[in-house]
Amino acid sequence: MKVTKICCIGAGYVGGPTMAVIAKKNPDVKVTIVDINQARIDAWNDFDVSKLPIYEPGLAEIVQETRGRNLFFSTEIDKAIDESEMIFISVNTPTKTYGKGKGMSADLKYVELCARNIAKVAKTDKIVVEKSTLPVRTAQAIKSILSNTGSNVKFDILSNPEFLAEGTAIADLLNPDRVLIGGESEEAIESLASIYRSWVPQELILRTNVWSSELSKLTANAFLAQRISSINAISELCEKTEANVNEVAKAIGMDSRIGSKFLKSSVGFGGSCFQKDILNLVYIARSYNLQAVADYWEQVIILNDHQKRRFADHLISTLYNTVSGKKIGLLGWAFKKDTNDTRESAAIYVADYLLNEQANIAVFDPKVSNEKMLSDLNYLNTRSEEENSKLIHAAETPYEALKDAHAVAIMTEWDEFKTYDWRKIYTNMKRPAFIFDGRNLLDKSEMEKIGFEYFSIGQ
Ligand SMILES: NC(=O)c1ccc[n+]([C@@H]2O[C@H](COP(=O)([O-])OP(=O)(O)OC[C@H]3O[C@@H](n4cnc5c(N)ncnc54)[C@H](O)[C@@H]3O)[C@@H](O)[C@H]2O)c1
Ligand SMILES: O=c1ccn([C@@H]2O[C@H](COP(=O)(O)OP(=O)(O)O[C@H]3O[C@H](CO)[C@@H](O)[C@H](O)[C@H]3O)[C@@H](O)[C@H]2O)c(=O)[nH]1
Repeated sequence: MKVTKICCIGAGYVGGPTMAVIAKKNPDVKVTIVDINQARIDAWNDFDVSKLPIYEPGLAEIVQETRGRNLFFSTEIDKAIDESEMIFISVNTPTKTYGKGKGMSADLKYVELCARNIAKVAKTDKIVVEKSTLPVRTAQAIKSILSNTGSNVKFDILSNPEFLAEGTAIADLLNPDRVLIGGESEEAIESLASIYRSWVPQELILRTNVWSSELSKLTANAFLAQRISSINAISELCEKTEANVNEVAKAIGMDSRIGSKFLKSSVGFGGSCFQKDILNLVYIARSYNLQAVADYWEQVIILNDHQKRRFADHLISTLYNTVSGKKIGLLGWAFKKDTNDTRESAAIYVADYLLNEQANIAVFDPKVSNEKMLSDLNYLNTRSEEENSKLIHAAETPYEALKDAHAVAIMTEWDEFKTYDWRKIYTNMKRPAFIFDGRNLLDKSEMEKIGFEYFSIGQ
């Protein structure tokens, strides 16, 4: 079937960029992104594209080109479902915060609501595409909801997980390593494949069964996160043995069987996906009574929590075992550079540990607001909102954040941090002036020449 109208439910980090690229590459297909969040849709429709709700390099240009031509943002969900032949579900699937599976399994209530909405509205046959990351066998639940409507509408369900990384979303979408489509109906699979074929070479479009596709997404994230936890485990050993983690990573990465990517030691991985998806994998393994499998993958998370904790502990012990009343400057709050997303960012947890020790924290991040930082901390529920807002604030400039600070902690690898006037920063800090570089971003010898006491990860 030739698809002419697509609807995507969920105008978030995945739905927005993914559909913008589909619209750009398929000018003859009408793409409508819908969401229940009116403010988010208004921001996507803002005339000034610098105000889009998501910051991704290259995104604003594509939205500018396609919006109003064949890309539309709306809260009229039923209308968009009704008129489309293909519906992507791209809503959030966070870790459950209540009931059975609390803290482990994915909360599928938003996905179920979408399925019920589609079932209610659809009058013509639809291809329903799972774009959200879902536990293996979720398609069965969606199918059950859709096939019990009593109508004669035929629904084909496909799994088409998204592998983009934030900060490089547009580049990843334009040049994907592969596109994965899992499904039963060959016709439905080919309808979706033809959308991607507008720019993705045929040999990179992989067809599998639905369950392999669903499980491949969780597995890909588990493998990627495992590499970071593996190199972070080695970083601690490096610090005890005078080995250098950058040198070790380079040496092993040159082995073509290992490969050089994703071996950057850090204060710990963050982001909305890795932890959530591994916890989900662990939960699924436990639900099948596969204890050894579950314990194996859980260790990736345990090590990541350890890495964040030991970074904060090292800072506190170096500052003579107390940070109480001391100003600590944090550079970066986003979970990685080139994004305004802060979900599960290591900075949130490190700040929380330091606040427990009564530090005063000033943060500078080029893309994150004071309100966002406070809401991230308040969400942890460690102390009252009043206390948080007294103890931490976002500074307008890095120089303000670091003035009179006892220490700098680098939490995000923003390129601009390297270009700052570190001599000026040093002059305005308390002595001794410490740098704790959670991203191994700065040049150790240069910083030491200026006068800093410089610590990085795994060196
Ligand atoms: N963020 C990433 O980099 C990334 C990458 C690959 C896959 N994923 C997966 O994609 C999915 C979406 O992630 P995201 O980061 O875009 O989430 P997000 O929170 O940025 O966006 C989800 C959107 O869905 C909307 N929504 C929720 N329920 C709805 C409903 N019933 N009807 C209409 N709209 C509804 C929300 O208002 C929100 O705007 C998740 O399953 C995630 O695991 C995310
Ligand atoms: O060598 C590395 C690589 C990454 N990170 C950190 O790991 C986290 C995640 O980074 P990244 O994977 O680049 O960003 P995400 O946007 O979270 O993307 C991941 O999660 C997405 C959501 O499922 C997937 O689609 C992507 O393929 C997968 O890379 C960030 O805190 C990074 O700073 C490191 O510490 N060291």
